[in-house]
Formats: sequence, structure tokens, C-alpha cells
Amino acid sequence: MSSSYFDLDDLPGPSNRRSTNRDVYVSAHDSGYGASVYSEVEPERPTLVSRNTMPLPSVPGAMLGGASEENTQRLLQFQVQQLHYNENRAALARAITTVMNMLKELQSTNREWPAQYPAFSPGNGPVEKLTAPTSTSDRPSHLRRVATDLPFPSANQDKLTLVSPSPSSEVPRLMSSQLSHEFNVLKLDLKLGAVSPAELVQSLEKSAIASLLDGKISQALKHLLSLRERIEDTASKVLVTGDLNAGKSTFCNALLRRNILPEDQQPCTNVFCEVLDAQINNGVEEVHAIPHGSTYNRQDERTYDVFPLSQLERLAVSPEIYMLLKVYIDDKRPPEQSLLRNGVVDIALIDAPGLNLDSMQTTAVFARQEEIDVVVFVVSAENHFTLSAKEFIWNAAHEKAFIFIVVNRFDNIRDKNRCSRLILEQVSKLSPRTYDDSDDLVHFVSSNKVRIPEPDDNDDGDDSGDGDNGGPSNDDDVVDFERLERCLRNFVLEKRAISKLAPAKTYLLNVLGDLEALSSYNEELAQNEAQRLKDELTRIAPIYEATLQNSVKISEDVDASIEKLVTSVYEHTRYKLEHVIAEIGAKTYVEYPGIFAVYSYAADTRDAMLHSIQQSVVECEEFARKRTTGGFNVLKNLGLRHFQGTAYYTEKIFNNGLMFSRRKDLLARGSVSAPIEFTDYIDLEQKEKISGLGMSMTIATVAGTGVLGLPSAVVSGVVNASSIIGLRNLRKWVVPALGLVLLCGAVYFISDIPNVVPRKLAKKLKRELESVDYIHTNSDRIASECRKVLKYPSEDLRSAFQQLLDEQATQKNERAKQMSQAEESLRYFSRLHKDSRSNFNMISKFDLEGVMVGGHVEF
Ligand SMILES: Nc1nc2c(ncn2[C@@H]2O[C@H](COP(=O)(O)OP(=O)(O)OP(=O)(O)O)[C@@H](O)[C@H]2O)c(=O)[nH]1
Repeated sequence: MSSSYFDLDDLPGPSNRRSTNRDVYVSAHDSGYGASVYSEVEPERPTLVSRNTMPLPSVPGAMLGGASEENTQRLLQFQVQQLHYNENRAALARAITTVMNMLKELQSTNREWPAQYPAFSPGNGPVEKLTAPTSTSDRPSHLRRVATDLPFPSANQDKLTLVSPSPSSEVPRLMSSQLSHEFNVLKLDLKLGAVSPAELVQSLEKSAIASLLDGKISQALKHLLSLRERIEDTASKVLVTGDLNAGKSTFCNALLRRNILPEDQQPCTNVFCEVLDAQINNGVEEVHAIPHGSTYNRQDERTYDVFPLSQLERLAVSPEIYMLLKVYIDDKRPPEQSLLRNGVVDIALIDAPGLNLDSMQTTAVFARQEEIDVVVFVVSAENHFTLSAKEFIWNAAHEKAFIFIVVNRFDNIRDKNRCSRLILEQVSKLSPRTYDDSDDLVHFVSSNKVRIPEPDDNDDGDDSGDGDNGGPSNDDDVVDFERLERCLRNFVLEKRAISKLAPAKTYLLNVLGDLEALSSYNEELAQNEAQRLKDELTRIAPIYEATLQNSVKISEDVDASIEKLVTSVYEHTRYKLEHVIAEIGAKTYVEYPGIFAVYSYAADTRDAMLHSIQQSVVECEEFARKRTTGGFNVLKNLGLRHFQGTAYYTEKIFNNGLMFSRRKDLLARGSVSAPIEFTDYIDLEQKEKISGLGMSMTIATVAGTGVLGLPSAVVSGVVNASSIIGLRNLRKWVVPALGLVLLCGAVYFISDIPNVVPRKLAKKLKRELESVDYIHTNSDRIASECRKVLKYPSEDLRSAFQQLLDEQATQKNERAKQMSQAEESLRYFSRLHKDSRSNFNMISKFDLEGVMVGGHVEF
């Protein structure tokens, strides 16, 4: 009988498919089990399977038996099943790609907008739907009133202004045990000593949660990738695992009907042994031992060490060197009996180390199950399920949905009914779906009762009779084991849809369920957050506008008020100086000390005049100082009123004594010196007046009235007499008269010095002061000093407003940015929610077992 075995290593593509029985199946399209048609022209494939074809094995001749009607019916049913399988497989592969894309998108979104976990409260389900995001936003800012009721022209008073951002409001992210049931794939496993996951999650930063989620997504992506590879791989991997000494190796040997795997090992088996059909290895029986860190490639002998089968016992207990043993055996039994050489698919039977051997290997078994299609869990009927067994089945059931359970060593149980009832009860809790199908999936057997023929035994395969492995077997033991074999064969080979595709479907549904839960929660969060930020922006925007207007108004008012104050100081100074300078010639400053101290009289008078002007300047400066102090205080109060207690404004102390401390007055600087000159003693204007009236009259008048003290009538009489007495007589009188006149004049000038000097000096000073524009220069100097001094508090105030405005603008912009992020996040999570729900519904409709009705599954 010729049978075609599918060799993955040698024949990777459909074109390399070997086909036997092709004469028989030439009319059938690629059904998967023998419809791999090698005709000259490749027949057109039906749309149903055209999208994704995979190499399919031939139908074994054994399955056909003869050309009877029964066999034809069976063949047809088989082909239909395979068509359906291919369709589901292709749809699942597409679904895996879609879900992977969804996860990748979530991963990148999660890095920008960290997704959040729902907050749960034990016993009540979700209690707090978050209304605010965590770290990206703040509570509504605290508002503070500021008043601007100044003596300055008032700005809008009582405007509201934002003062400072409040600390961010952390939203609880409690994840209780209930939540851990809600999430499957994306569940965050948090264990840290005695701290509960709930406490741990609550204490974690949002970014930490996001990075944990990121790790979970990466794991899920890796898992999906291996799932996709697995469903596209025609071979099936069967992992035989279970507790230490449960009889796994004995069970595998019983299945193989050969004592291949070392039993009853001391120390126990602790290297994975993968048993494969030797046909894959060119029919050679041997062990390929793969060292740690090596990637197995059968074609490349450098990736493994070759040993004869007899070395297996030694190798199986050498975990320090080898991580996996590939055991190729030549099962000569007919395909309908052989599990390895079944003619349908390549099977790898993996004997795993006992679960509770040590934690390292238990972890390795857990990890291995990702790439496994069927998990056969061997449990000792005497010990029932240990804790590690329960944990393993619990986890495996989540993904695989169905676990094939072998309750071994049943021969040692007296009360078999009670034992099976108790074990089934446990199964119902650990894997309800396995329990529902327990007739086919849970078997109570005694593996050591299966007769294993000796190598030279020409037994025809009849297993009945004494078990060579253990004690005497009875019919029941053999019947039970044969039934187990049929069910396992059926599960692995004919129900590949379940054994191979169901894990992918279950995992996809778990991922999509998690995505739906996560996205729906985050959608609501983003919705609330977007709304909250919108409300806050609506509240903040007018406050910012008001602050802006307020600050502009206050700034203008402050400037205007300062200018007003400066102008008033200028005018006051000008008025005072004009007045004092106008008056300087009008009063006596020093007593006239007499003709012999005439110079010092002039100098003292000048100094006194200058002093009086300077005194007036000092008074004006004092006035300006007072006004400036008042203005400073007003500005300071304005600052305190708006910004007391904030970082924007610091109260300053004004030392008004420093104003005008450096004498910048022109007089003080000696710019007006008014040196004493001879002419300061003579009033030339007075002399001109005398010349105008006639010298004689003047002399006479002066002499008579000013010097001699004679009445003017007497002087007139003398003049009249001169005209009567004639010129000759006059000559006799002239010289003495002139002398008298000169004498009188000298006396007059000398006696007028006390009057002339102040007058002349006053005039002179005025002229000098005028030439340097003394009044304006001084008024301007004093006023400018006021402006300069008031500039500091006004700048402080302006700067405080500017800082406030800047901060408000930053807050406003941040909120706007956060809002656009929240809206983007809302759009994303809404889409993710919708997609995960619709994909979930779509995938849950995949009927892996049933026969398709009305078309193909579309994804
Ligand atoms: N009575 C009885 N003994 C069995 C049965 N199956 C296995 N044994 C015995 O149980 C012991 C352990 O069997 P193994 O097959 O080595 O068990 P294992 O689970 O592979 O052990 P490790 O891989 O080392 O954990 C051996 O002495 C077997 O003979 C059974 O069905 N009935």
C-alpha cells in the first residue's frame, strides 16, 4: 500500500506535494486529504479556497479501504470537511492579521496617549468611570479676583484671572480581582511580595501601566504570529504533559506501541522529547539532540548532535546540555493504527518534563504550549490534580478551549466510580468546555497495561492479552485505551478544525474581548476628557481675554498716572523757581557792612541769592519726593492687591532718601557762578538817566537832593543866579562847582552801592540762569527723576501681569492641545471599539466543526 506523507522540511510548497491515490481523486479539487492533484494543467480552484492554499496531505489508502459505497461516502464527507477547514483556516489567518494590526495600532497609540485600565471596586463591578484623565491634565484652575481700584484712572475692576495651575488630579486605577477575570490576554500580571495587584496598580504611575500594557501587547503580537504560523502549518504538535510521575512516558510509549521514551527515570525525564515519524528523516531512526541556543535545522547537522535511540535514556536526563531531543522512529504499523504515520498529517508527540519538577522546567512547559495544537494532560488517578496541574489547565483552557485529559494509573484505584466522579468535577471547574465533551476528551486508563510487542515479536498488532509494561491486563483496560486512541486520533486528525483552529479562534476572541473592554472604557474616558477640556477652555478663554484687557488698561492707566504726576511735579517746580528767581533782587539778603567791605557785601549777597534759589530747589525736590513716594505706594498696593502670595510679584521697599542724592542742580554743579565785577557796584542805567536830564541839572539835583540834602528850590535858585551874574563871574564859580559836583557824584555812587549791588547781581544772575534755561532744566530734572523712580514699580506690575498672561496662555494652549489629543483618542478608541466588536461577532460565527452552508466565511 502506498501512502503519501507530507514532509515539511523537504517539500515546503504545494508544487512539491507528493500524491498517491491521485488516480482515485483526480476529480476532486484540493480537499486537503488526498486531493492534491497533479495533472498537467492545474485545475481551477473554487473561490472558496482560492485565497490561501496550503500544502495538503493525501488521503491514505487505508481510509479508503476498497471502492465500496461506504468508503466513497466517507471520502466525500472527508473532502467537504477539509474544504471547510481550509476556508476557516484562511479566514482565521486573515483575522489574525487584522487583529495584529489592531494591536500594533493600539501599541503606538498607547505610547502617545496611554490607555487606562478601568477602576473596579470589589463586589460592585466598575464603580468609577473616570471623568478626568490622569497626568495629562489638571483640575480646573483656581480663580482669583483682582481689583484695580487705584487713584489712577481705574481699569476694569474685579476681573477674574487665573492664578496658578493646580496639581494634576490622579484618577484611581484600581484593578481588582474581578478585573483580572475581565481581561484575558491583556491582563496585567502584577505580583510583588505581599502587595496585592489592586494596590500595586493603584500605586503605579499611568506611564508604568502603559508600559506594562505595551509589554502585554508585544506578547500578544508574538503569540498571534506563532498562531498564524501554526494554523498554516500542516503538521500537528501534541504536547503530553502532566504531573511528575503521572505516567507520561509510559502513555507515549503505549501510544507508539514501543518502549521508546525512558520510563520510571531517576532522576526524572527533564528534557523535552519530540517524537516524529522517521519518514521525515529519510526513514532513519535516531535522536537529534539540540543544544541550548541552537536553532534546529534537520538539513544542517551543525545545529544538533546525532545519537542512536539507545542513548535516549541518558539524554533525557541531561538538561544542562540539550534543550530538546528530536526522536525519529519508524512506526511500521498501518496508518489507521499509527498516530505518527497516520497518512493525514505529520504529528509530533512531545513528552514534556513533569510539571512540578522544578520551576524552570514548569515555566518551559508553559512557554511551549504556545506552539502546541493539542495538549494531552496526563494526571495520576491516585493524586488527582496538583496545584501546578490546575494552574496549567486553567491557563491552557483559556486558549485551547479543549484539553485532552488522560487519567492514568486507573488500575490502582479501587473505587473507580468515585474517582472518576471527583476528577470530572474538577475538570468541570478547570475547563468547562472539556467537561462538556468529556466522553471524548477525558479518559481513565492504565497505560502500563497496554501490550508493547518486543522488537522481534511478530505480533500482528493485537493488543489484547497481558500488558508487557505492567501487570496482567484485562479486556477493560485494553478497550479503554483503544477508545482513548480513537478519540485522540479523531481529535488530532479528523477534528483538526477544533484541535488546530479552535485555539486560534479562542485566542482571537479573547484578544478582541479585551480590546473591546479596554477601548469602550477608554472611549468613555476620552469622551469625558474631551468634554471636560472643552468646558475648561470655554471657562478659561474669557478669563484670559479679561486679564489681557485688564493688563492693557492697567498698564495704560499706570503710564498716564505717572505722566500726570510727573507733569504736576514739573509745573510745581517751575512755578516755585520762577517765583524765587523773580524775587531775588527785591529784598535785602545781607547787611551793608560799609564801603570798606563792599566786595564781601557783593559776594555775600550773590551767595545768599544763589542759596535762596537752591533752597527753593531743595523744597521742590522734597515735594517731588513726597509725590513719588505716594505714587510708588499706590503702585505697590496695586501689585499686592493683584498678586500678593504669588510668584509673579515681590514686594519692594522704596528708600526715597536716595532720590536726588547726587546734586545735579546747575547751581550745585557751579554752572552758575556769577563772579563779582566792578560794574556790579555801579548802576549804569541810573547814570544814563542823569545824562538825559542835563549834566548840570543832574549834578545840581543830585548834589542838592541826593548828596547835599539841599532843597531843589535852592538848586534852581543857584542856576538862575548864574544866568544873572554872567559868564565871567561864572568862571570863578565853575571849578569849585564842578569839584563839588564830582564830590557829590562820588558820594552818591558810594552811598547807592547797598542798593545797586543786589539789583545788579539779581539782574546778572537772572541773565545767567536764563542763559542756561535754569528753570526748565531743573524742573525737568526733578520731574524726570520722579518718572525714573516710578518706572520700577510700574515695570514690576507690568511684568507680573505679563507672567500671569503667559501662564494663562500656556494653560489655554495646553488645554487646547490636550483637547485635540482627547478628540483624536476618542476617534481612535471609538473605532477600535466598533472594530473589535464587529470582528468579535464575525469570528464567533466561525463554525469550525459544522459544514458550511451557503457560501464562505468572509473576514
Ligand atoms: N500502576 C500503574 N503504573 C503506571 C502506569 N503508568 C505508568 N506507571 C508507572 O509510573 C511510573 C512513572 O512512569 P513514567 O512514565 O516514567 O512517568 P512520567 O510522568 O513520564 O515521569 P516523569 O516524566 O519523570 O515525570 C513508572 O514506574 C510506571 O511504570 C499505570 O497506568 N498504572
